[in-house]
Amino acid sequence: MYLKKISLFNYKNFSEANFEFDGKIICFVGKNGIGKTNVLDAIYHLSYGKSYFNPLAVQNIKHGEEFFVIDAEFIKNERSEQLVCSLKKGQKKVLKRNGKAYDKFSDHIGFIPLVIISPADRDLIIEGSETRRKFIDSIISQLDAQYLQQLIQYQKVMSQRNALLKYFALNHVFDNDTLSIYNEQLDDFGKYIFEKRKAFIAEFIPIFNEHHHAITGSQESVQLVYESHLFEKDLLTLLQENINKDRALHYTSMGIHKDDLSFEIDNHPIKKFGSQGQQKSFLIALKLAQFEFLKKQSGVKPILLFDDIFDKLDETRVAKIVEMVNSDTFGQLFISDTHPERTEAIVKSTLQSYKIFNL
Ligand SMILES: Nc1ncnc2c1ncn2[C@@H]1O[C@H](COP(=O)(O)OP(=O)(O)OP(=O)(O)O)[C@@H](O)[C@H]1O
Repeated sequence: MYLKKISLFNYKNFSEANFEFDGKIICFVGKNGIGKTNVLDAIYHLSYGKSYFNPLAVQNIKHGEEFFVIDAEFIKNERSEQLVCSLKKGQKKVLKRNGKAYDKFSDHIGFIPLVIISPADRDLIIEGSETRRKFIDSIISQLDAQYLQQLIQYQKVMSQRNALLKYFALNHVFDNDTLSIYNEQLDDFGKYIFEKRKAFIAEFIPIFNEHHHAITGSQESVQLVYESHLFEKDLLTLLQENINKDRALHYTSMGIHKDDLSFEIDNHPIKKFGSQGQQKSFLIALKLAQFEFLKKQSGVKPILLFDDIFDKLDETRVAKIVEMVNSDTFGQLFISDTHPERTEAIVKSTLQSYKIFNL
């Protein structure tokens, strides 16, 4: 699978830009702020139906304009697939595949497997647990449409339960029977999600360890630990046991919406105890493991986006990446970098076909 061409209209800093790709490695080079990352983000947009960097869709429309359009042609299983993502101010975003709009964006997830490695990944370490849950969920959802549906249902029921708790508090009433209906539904969806996350982490950890060791070549011991209330008790029991707390908070305090993935180095949080270099290596290993996992499960080599990663890597690690490109591990690879000479030297050393766009 590969991206053959892409056109951007009013997408971030681009009024109009057209790119046609050949070769295995495509590089965007140029000065800071020229739009290299924005092109990668447009590609990301077509895979995930949203920006990697701007959660507010409207912020992706070029300042002063009314709409954006991203129009691209992918080749998948030797078939041409046209994907168009567009947004007009005040309207809903539209994603079309071969002229037909998706009713639900979630139906598209997984159609274009893609992994991005970017300096923004640092959020995975420094931000709250929601960022790490999203990381897990986005990987599982790429392979398992039912998982995403269950997750959406869980969130919907939880919002309803929270609204009910608020209603009870405001009106000084309580109805355990109605609450129990929500508890049972949350228990059903929650159990499914917990089992899927548990199975995923068990499979993901050895892949992550292998990549971490390969990149760092060191004896550093790193751990990924899945944390969930559901390891202690089933969700129905937890919801019943915590009812007084939830009534006071007007909020569901127990469940898989509180799960976390803790990142550790020598059994201590990497956020506090990892050096900058150790944190970077950890994140790159995590993303390469995501790539490997998706490839293994889907049988397709995901598109890989390297946003500005060479600045963060020493020579040994760059050499390791080059080795991976040469070993045919990767499919199509997009690179953004500020140093044209460095980029050219790296891609030349891979002995793969490449194209460099000077923005
Ligand atoms: N909605 C928008 N409208 C217009 N310009 C935007 C919009 N969103 C972002 N930009 C501009 O896009 C530019 C950033 O582009 P991008 O992050 O792609 O740069 P880059 O080439 O990757 O830079 P660097 O080398 O610094 O990472 C900034 O100048 C920013 O102001």
